[in-house]
Amino acid sequence: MSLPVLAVDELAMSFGTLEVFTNVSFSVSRGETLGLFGKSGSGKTTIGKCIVGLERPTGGEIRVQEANILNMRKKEFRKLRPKIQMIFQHPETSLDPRMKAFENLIEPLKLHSGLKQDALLKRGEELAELTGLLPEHLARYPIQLSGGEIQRIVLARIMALSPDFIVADEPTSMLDVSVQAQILRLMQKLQRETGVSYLLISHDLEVLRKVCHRIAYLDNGTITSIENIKRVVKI
Ligand SMILES: Nc1ncnc2c1ncn2[C@@H]1O[C@H](COP(=O)(O)OP(=O)(O)OP(=O)(O)O)[C@@H](O)[C@H]1O
Repeated sequence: MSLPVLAVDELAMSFGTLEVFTNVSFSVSRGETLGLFGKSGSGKTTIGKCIVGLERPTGGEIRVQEANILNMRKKEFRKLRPKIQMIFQHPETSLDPRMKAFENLIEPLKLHSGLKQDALLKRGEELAELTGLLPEHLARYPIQLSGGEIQRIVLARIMALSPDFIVADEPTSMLDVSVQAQILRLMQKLQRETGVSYLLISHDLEVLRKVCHRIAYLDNGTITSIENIKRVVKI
């Protein structure tokens, strides 16, 4: 594996008197999936939120391309932010319920790409194809889509930004087993095609052991061990 795309060093987080974690360190290489496993309340989501700037940790460093993002000026972080994305357990919260799926899909391109209308629509169609979305899905509102279809829209929106790193927080835990496999397969395909890295947060050790290159175990406020997985299964 090459140089880390992201390294977390001695990260600490407290909410008032609640010390959630005190010393969390790991790194993730390009094209790698690192699993993050820990019991409920151990701070997995909070670590993800710290990485994408939704929470400010109380200590430690988060380095992207050798720069500590916690020391960056707002403008500098804003420039980097599209490259570091997060998907959530309830993906529908990332979509605008008043916009049809295709409009939701191209919204980040409108904001960040500077593409003209024709090129924007073409890129949107490419992303829909890449993520296995059909024209009939694209014409629906989020409420008219299944959980798996919504997760595909969310992945397409994120891929529009050509991210280097995605925190995937329980991305399949709300889905049926067969749909779960489809989304994990899609995530693997996107990784093969783009080299994107994932921090995959899950309660499901069986899933993590199938798709992760390594698994970090979070317990008692620290990473207690990192397991190397010998053979990653192509889902
Ligand atoms: N903004 C906040 N303010 C106060 N406490 C918080 C906040 N966010 C999280 N916590 C607390 O921090 C702890 C860790 O929460 P977090 O959601 O990171 O855990 P988790 O490991 O992801 O849990 P789960 O697996 O159940 O999703 C919990 O006790 C939670 O209640």
